[in-house]
Amino acid sequence: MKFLDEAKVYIRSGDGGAGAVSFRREKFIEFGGPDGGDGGRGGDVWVEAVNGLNTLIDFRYQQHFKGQIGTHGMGRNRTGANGAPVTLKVPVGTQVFEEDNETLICDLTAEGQKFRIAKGGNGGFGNAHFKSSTNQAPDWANPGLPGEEKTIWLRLKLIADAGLVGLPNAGKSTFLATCTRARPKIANYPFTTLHPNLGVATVDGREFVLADIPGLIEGAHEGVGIGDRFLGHVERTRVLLHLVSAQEEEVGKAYRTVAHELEAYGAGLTEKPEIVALSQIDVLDEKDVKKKAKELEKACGKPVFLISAATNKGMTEVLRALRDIIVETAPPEREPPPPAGDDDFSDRGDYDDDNRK
Ligand SMILES: Nc1nc2c(ncn2[C@@H]2O[C@H](COP(=O)(O)OP(=O)(O)OP(=O)(O)O)[C@@H](O)[C@H]2O)c(=O)[nH]1
Ligand SMILES: [Mg+2]
Repeated sequence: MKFLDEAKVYIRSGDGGAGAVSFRREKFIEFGGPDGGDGGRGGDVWVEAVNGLNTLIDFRYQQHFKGQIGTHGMGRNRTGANGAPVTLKVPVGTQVFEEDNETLICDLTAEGQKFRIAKGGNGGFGNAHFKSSTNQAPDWANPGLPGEEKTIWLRLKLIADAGLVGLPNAGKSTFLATCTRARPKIANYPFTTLHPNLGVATVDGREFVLADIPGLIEGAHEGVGIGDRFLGHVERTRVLLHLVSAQEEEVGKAYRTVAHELEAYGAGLTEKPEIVALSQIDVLDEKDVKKKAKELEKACGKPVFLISAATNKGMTEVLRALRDIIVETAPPEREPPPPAGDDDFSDRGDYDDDNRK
């Protein structure tokens, strides 16, 4: 799968059609009044969050999105047709920014959420609008208003319940592969994982989404290794699972290196609940596992889980601990949306309902 979490896109909403200048012409009616119709509205540009996407890769190939222009008004009071809107379909978790890549326009965090990012130009009034009592024939009409054009940035921050962090080779992808149906690449060299992977874990009948991201190394916040650019994908999780491999010589140091990078990244990552696990314990005998566990507990200041994805040891316990935190920190159930009519978008967040058709 190709992955892209940032894309620059040019959008333009449709221009409104011009109003028409026209006069009624009929046999035996000498001075027919003005009957120029209005121009149609230009098409809007929308973004919509849809399920089944977890990358912005499509926007590498198509970067221009234009709403259709409204057609001009015509004689005999005929109004021009509205231009068709265009909708950018993006993965859930996509944020839209202005050209500066800093000013947030909208944040689409739920499936079906829609937001209008450029409004089509209004159509101009035809001269039929300018009838006056003075009987003076209006020989003018309004031009349509231009659409808006701008460059925007799409930035994806995947939405998962738990995020896996650790040094390269800690066993993050193996963990994901063992408890979910995801099949990330696993190998015995650093930076096997080059982009985030998501999987759904089930424990005691309850599901939650787990995100595996590339490994972090010292200096990641300065761009060393793959850097910290994928940490955005664990920003929205409720809990982090920090894996430290039992194969590390100094597990305390391994823990601190990653903790330091999380801190340097900011965005509240260090305030998130964190579960620490010593992974790959099947490679050591019991005595050495105990010794390393102690060392790790000293470094992180809390009890650590002992796991092996290879032998499935301790896996259920860790999943339960993650689930407990996810349940505890879950926002209260939202009220069910009111029964929606055809054009009732009140349950879709930022819908601007003056979108006249
Ligand atoms: N013996 C043993 N080996 C493991 C276990 N978990 C992972 N490994 C091995 O450790 C190596 C690294 O595993 P990955 O899951 O790719 O590690 P990662 O943390 O995803 O690494 P990056 O993607 O590079 O950050 C692979 O060779 C795995 O087979 C385990 O529980 N026991
Ligand atoms: Mg990996």
